[in-house]
Amino acid sequence: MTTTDDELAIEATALRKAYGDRTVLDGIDLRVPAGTVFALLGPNGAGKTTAVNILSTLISADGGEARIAGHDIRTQAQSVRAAIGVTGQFSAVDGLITGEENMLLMADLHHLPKGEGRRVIAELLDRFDLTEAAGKPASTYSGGMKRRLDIAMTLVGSPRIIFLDEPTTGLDPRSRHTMWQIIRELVSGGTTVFLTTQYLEEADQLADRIAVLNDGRLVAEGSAQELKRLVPGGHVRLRFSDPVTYEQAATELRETTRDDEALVLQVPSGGTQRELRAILDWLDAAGIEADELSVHTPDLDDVFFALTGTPAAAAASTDKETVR
Ligand SMILES: Nc1ncnc2c1ncn2[C@@H]1O[C@H](COP(=O)(O)OP(=O)(O)OP(=O)(O)O)[C@@H](O)[C@H]1O
Repeated sequence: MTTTDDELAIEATALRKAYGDRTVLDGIDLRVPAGTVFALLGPNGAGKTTAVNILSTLISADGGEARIAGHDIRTQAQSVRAAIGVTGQFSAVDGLITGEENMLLMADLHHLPKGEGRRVIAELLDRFDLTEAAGKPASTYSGGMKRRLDIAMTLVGSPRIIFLDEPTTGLDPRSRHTMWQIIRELVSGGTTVFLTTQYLEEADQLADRIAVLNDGRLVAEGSAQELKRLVPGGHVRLRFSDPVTYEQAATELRETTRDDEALVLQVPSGGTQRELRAILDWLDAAGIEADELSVHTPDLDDVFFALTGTPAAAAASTDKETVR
């Protein structure tokens, strides 16, 4: 095994899964370096949960291979389970008992000695701002508190790799931001995070790499920046206040879109450093100074639409918590 392979937390090749006639995963390859955040982005029913369930050994694949923390999901499922934590759409939180009792159950499950269990639990409750609520039944918690408790429970076992299946679906914007902060802290502590989401902004905010899943296939993979470059529409916008300079720039610059009223020129550009420099060099050489220069890259919504044919807003608004 090469050094690079050692650093992969998750590695999957040609994963396949079908339910009857319906192919849910149609040959998925994934490589997630340790200590990074990977987002599997896709609309409802794309197969995200199925991928998480296979990688976390909850269900078996029909074909393909995967290694988690170097362990084979088929032949070394126990070792895989020992290395991972999973927070799914259906929370492990028991509403009838208190937050602290839920945590104690996890400590027992992981065979933590009593003293150590109590110490770890107190620390996690504090970290997730749940100390005050710890003695109350979990059923009285808000949605955000339940998610935080769910993640805290997952962390009792100190997993190196965490699967978060739609961690912020149904949360209000404030709780969503808290969850993002929690995820960032996990990663800065060295944990690898594999998350699924329908929210482009979430993937954009958190993920080092994003894979777009549609109809069981990965239709694109890369950093948010790389994905944004896949769709046309990026441009550099130059605004002038002097009509003469504007006219000079418009005549000399090729392929620009003009807005004669606003004295604005749009130059098509992927927004890379090289392309930007070329435009700046050209402006300098021609002795032209724009009053305002801004770079516009298409956002992930554009990418999502271009790749899946599903408007992101439509995909995200089918909030499963309200559907079910
Ligand atoms: N046990 C099952 N039996 C039959 N079909 C299933 C089963 N589990 C999932 N499916 C189907 O597989 C497809 C993918 O489901 P999956 O839950 O993986 O998608 P998802 O991307 O997580 O979507 P969502 O955001 O709605 O959860 C769906 O069409 C679903 O109905």
